Amino acid sequence: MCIGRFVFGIGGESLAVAQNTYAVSWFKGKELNMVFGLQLSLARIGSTVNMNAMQPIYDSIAKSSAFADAPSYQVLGVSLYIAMFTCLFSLACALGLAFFDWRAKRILKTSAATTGETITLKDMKTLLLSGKLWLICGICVAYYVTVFPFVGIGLVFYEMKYQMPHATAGIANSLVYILSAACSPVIGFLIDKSGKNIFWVMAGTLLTLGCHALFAFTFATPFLPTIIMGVAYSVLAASLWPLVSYFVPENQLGTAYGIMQSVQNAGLAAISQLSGSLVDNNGYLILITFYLVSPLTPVSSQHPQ
Ligand SMILES: NCCCC[C@H](NC(=O)[C@@H](N)CC(=O)O)C(=O)O
Repeated sequence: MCIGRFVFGIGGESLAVAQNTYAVSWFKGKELNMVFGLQLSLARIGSTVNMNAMQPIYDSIAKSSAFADAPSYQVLGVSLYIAMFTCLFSLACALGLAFFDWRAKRILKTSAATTGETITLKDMKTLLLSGKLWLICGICVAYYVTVFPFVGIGLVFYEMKYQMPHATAGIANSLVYILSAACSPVIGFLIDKSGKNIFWVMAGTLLTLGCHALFAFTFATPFLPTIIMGVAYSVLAASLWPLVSYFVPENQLGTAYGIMQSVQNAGLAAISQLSGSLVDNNGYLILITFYLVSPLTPVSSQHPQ
């Protein structure tokens, strides 16, 4: 299982790096934030479908006559085979993308998704010494560790703190991603119109901070902070990722996005472990207070554009 998850991680995140680099190469100067918003929206539709569809798929296979006496690991295996079809769909889309890229290259007589230059060791050194890149990585990791692990443990949090029934807690927990799926393209469009990415990154961070404060210190309806968090997360993601393209030359974008995602994932791996242990040993109040402190790091490292 660990090998499978390792391969899955390499595949998924490499795909995300390529996707970001393509988006910048094709759309820089033309509604780039909206394009990132659209990507985000589709990714979050995928997360929401995954969160809500896998259990019913598993249950219906377990109940089917063909698997009536099958052990649970076999039912799980068949469920995962069904999920694999979405990966095949992704592969088909990647082939379609490769075709369009090749066609554009032929028609425009250029190297379509790149400048044609490749990264050199000197570029690599400059990139690694870039304070701006590390600041963006810092913002990214400090922000994302307050959202993804929160959604990861959200179901139990809503059930325990707000005494919600399982189904209602599931809906509440999906809301962050559902809202992000619905509003990210519009938010991306608005960011394009205003052109103030750093302002929006700060706004997204501060709003999320407010949501965690409401979760930690009040018993007011959790739907309000959850909805605000869905919007705030969309604001941050649609403004933060395109920011890299404003100061990293095109031939170094893939490397820059690779570094950003490595830092993000290292933080997420560590904080997911820590979240579990904080909940088990200290309870939800301490965990949410920890989330409350984390986004202060991105806020204090930003200044308006
Ligand atoms: N590709 C759209 C912008 C990235 C959004 C961001 N992505 C990640 O966190 C990546 N580690 C995984 C991915 O790009 O799917 C997100 O908020 O999902």
